[in-house]
Amino acid sequence: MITQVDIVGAPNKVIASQNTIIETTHLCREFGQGDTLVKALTDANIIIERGEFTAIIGPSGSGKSTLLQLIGGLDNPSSGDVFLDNKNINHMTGTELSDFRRDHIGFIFQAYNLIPVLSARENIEYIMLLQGVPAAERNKRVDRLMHAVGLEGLGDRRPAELSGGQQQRVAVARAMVSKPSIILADEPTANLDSKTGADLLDMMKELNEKQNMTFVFSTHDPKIMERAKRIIRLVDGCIVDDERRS
Ligand SMILES: Nc1ncnc2c1ncn2[C@@H]1O[C@H](COP(=O)(O)OP(=O)(O)OP(=O)(O)O)[C@@H](O)[C@H]1O
Repeated sequence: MITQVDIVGAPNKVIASQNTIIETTHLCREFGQGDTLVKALTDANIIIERGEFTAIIGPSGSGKSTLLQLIGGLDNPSSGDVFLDNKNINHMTGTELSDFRRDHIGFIFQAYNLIPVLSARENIEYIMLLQGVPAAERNKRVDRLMHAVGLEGLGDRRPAELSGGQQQRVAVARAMVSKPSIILADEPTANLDSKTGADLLDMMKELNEKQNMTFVFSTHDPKIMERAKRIIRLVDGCIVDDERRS
């Protein structure tokens, strides 16, 4: 049961459920003004429990990416709050937020944001260097993930020498390598052939089930929708449906 103390604008939640990992309260994002005003997200109130496997669906332009960007602290809301692990991320300093993101969130976004001068292997390894993970453990985790996403033999290539789908796989491996508690993924299978997409989803589901990692996807992909335990549907920036499946 969720015991929620709703203090909008408070630095931290007094206590939501121990199991709540993501909470948004009255979250709104507008772009532009006057005649060009776009209400990308309106009054989104969402509670996501640790270990959920959630798909955010809706037509193009309905606000899915906007919601993920706000949850990940990559964009600022026009109003409302985002709490991760009961901490209000909108009240963190820039350094606190970037440390928090590094240690708790893995991002898989459409623009892969790979570092162009680093090889695929180094891109995947990079965050663990920042976290001070020892070399032997880094190598073990990179090898395992490169195998899992089908990138064996391509570790020395830079992003420009990889196809879009291969870059996507590097981005997926990079997001998962530091075992973050939350993975935010914007259309993670969009550029993958159906077998690679299905394999990746199986790997994510395994991490979700074995390590209780929380996944939030935006997607049009029926394969993700089939596997999701919860589906939140957006239309014109508003949540119109929130369905949990057993
Ligand atoms: N930086 C921006 N400036 C102005 N408008 C924006 C900006 N980012 C998003 N929007 C608008 O906000 C609305 C929601 O966009 P968003 O990208 O969140 O939709 P989406 O559901 O993720 O779409 P898609 O499925 O096509 O990726 C759209 O009308 C979009 O044009």
